[in-house]
Amino acid sequence: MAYQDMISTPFAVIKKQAEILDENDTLQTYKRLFALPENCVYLDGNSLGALPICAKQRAIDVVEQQWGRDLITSWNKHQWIDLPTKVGEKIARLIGAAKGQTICCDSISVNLFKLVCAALAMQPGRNVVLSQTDNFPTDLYMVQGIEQLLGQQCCTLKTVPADELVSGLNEDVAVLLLTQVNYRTGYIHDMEKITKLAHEKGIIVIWDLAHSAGVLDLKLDQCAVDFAVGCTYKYLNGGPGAPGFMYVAKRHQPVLKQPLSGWMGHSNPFEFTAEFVAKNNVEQCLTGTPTIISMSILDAALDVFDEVSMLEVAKKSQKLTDFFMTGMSTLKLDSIFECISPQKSAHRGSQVALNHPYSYAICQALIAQNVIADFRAPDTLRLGFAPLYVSYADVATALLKLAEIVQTKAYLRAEFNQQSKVT
Ligand SMILES: Cc1ncc(COP(=O)(O)O)c(C=O)c1O
Ligand SMILES: Nc1c(O)cccc1C(=O)C[C@H](N)C(=O)O
Repeated sequence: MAYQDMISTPFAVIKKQAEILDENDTLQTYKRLFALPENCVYLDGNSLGALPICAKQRAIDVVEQQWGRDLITSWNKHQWIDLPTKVGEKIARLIGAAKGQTICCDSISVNLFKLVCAALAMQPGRNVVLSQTDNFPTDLYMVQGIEQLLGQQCCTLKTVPADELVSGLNEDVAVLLLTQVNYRTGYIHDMEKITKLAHEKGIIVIWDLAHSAGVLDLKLDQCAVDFAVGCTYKYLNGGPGAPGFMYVAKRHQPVLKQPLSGWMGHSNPFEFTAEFVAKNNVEQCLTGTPTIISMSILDAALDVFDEVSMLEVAKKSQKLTDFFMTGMSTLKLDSIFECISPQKSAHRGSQVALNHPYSYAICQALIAQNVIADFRAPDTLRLGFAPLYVSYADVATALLKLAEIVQTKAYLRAEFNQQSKVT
């Protein structure tokens, strides 16, 4: 029997299930707020979020009206100067942080530099920054840079596999630097439990929320988190290169000393004095002039979340990935790929990662069919499920296309095997 005939019945069942799930989806109306291309199944919001329509309108306004017409008066007239704080507070609501602890600025890499240095300075007698071997590389690279700058007696990076993190918490460790959701597998660390265990050993914890913010129901204050960083171009839909954010718990703000002491972190930047005096709040984490155009776009993009319950978003994320994984098994795709994402939805971020020797080419073949996913070397196909604009029907389409590509071996075609620069 032809494969198409073999899967037509199970696929019809999956399609019907998707219809029912979409009808009952409390977030289904949000898809309309995004300018997605027609017939495109976008499963890469874990790398670059889709474009909210209101963000597009704001981009035009900030360029044509604010910059074009009002020129430099916009710093006051359109409150450009307040954007890092205003946007930071919008993000705060989504990560479970009370006011005055979150600021929008720079990138994760730069913000990590500030916070790792500041945390090390708060831990005299300790020099180890403990992290996970398979953390996103930039987090490790930044600590390696600090190690070079300060010398190993002040900063020594130690990396261990995930299952050795807890036993690695000891009195030498100054800082535990962890990404809550693993960028490759999607495994979620228990933020509350790990933060508590680290605190029991006097360790400061810095969480990277790149794959958590805008998709998990985060409770930073409740988990007594010390510091966190995150990006806004993934699930927060701020656009390519959108600025990152930093969270500094209130209790640490009086003693925090971050090394990138630029004028925007000065207590009175427009007095232009020669000596640096830091602001006494989270704004001390600012360094230079905010990236007004992208921060304005982000400001608008965050309005999409105004009425959204993060609990609902997190629940849909689990249901989407569950539906995908069940569909994989119904279509017998689970024997073709090795799924490296956790089987239990509670441990899984909003993505599914599949290993296959031809995953790069399979990813390209999917993209050619308008199902956008990504590839992580050496052999991982990653599919991200952003709950605000991915429907269950999208998941069903992705499953069907994946099944077809694998069965017809379309991925062997030369055009799908030419590596590109950004994957
Ligand atoms: C976990 C994690 N940290 C950091 C980054 C990147 O940081 P930056 O904003 O500095 O590019 C990414 C992805 O780009 C990531 O997945
Ligand atoms: N930030 C990115 C970029 O500037 C170009 C391409 C991809 C990205 C990413 O965000 C990668 C992403 N953090 C990942 O999890 O792989």
